[in-house]
Amino acid sequence: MADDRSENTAGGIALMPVVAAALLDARGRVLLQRRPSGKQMADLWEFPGGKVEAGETPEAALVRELGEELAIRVVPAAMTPLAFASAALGAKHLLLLLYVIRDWTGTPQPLEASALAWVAPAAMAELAMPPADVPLVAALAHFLAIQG
Ligand SMILES: Nc1nc2c([nH]c(=O)n2[C@@H]2O[C@H](COP(=O)(O)OP(=O)(O)OP(=O)(O)O)[C@@H](O)[C@H]2O)c(=O)[nH]1
Repeated sequence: MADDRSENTAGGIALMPVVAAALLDARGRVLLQRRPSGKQMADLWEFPGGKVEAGETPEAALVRELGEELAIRVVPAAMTPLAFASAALGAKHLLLLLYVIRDWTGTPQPLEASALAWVAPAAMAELAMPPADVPLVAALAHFLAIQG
């Protein structure tokens, strides 16, 4: 008998784990980056991050991605898991893990993005973002609202 659990058995859907960061500044703004033209989901705004590679923990992947994309240094102890999204993405299935980060070393540089922007939570919903990000933006706005 087939049920939802059968989708994750051998030969089923390939999960693609992706880690992403909501970097927060002292004013509660969030750093978003714009995906470059020519990449999948070109020109959409997204949380910095990327795919977890084989043999990596999610936290190690996020340390690596934030170094590669923004030239900042973060440590796993500064990462607070906030929410995840689970969505079909082409032939794969995206598992997008969002962490909140308030402490890092260095000034973010757009090494891979076409632009960076510090965005107030209320303005995030106005930006074009990948569909999987929509519930994460809602969760983040809620988190920031209850933080005061
Ligand atoms: N970083 C990031 N990726 C996201 C977000 N939302 C979302 O759907 N994704 C998807 O997750 C995947 C991450 O891939 P990526 O291209 O950014 O990662 P990467 O740097 O490791 O990939 P590459 O080395 O193949 O270029 C993409 O399919 C991307 O569209 C988001 O907010 N941040």
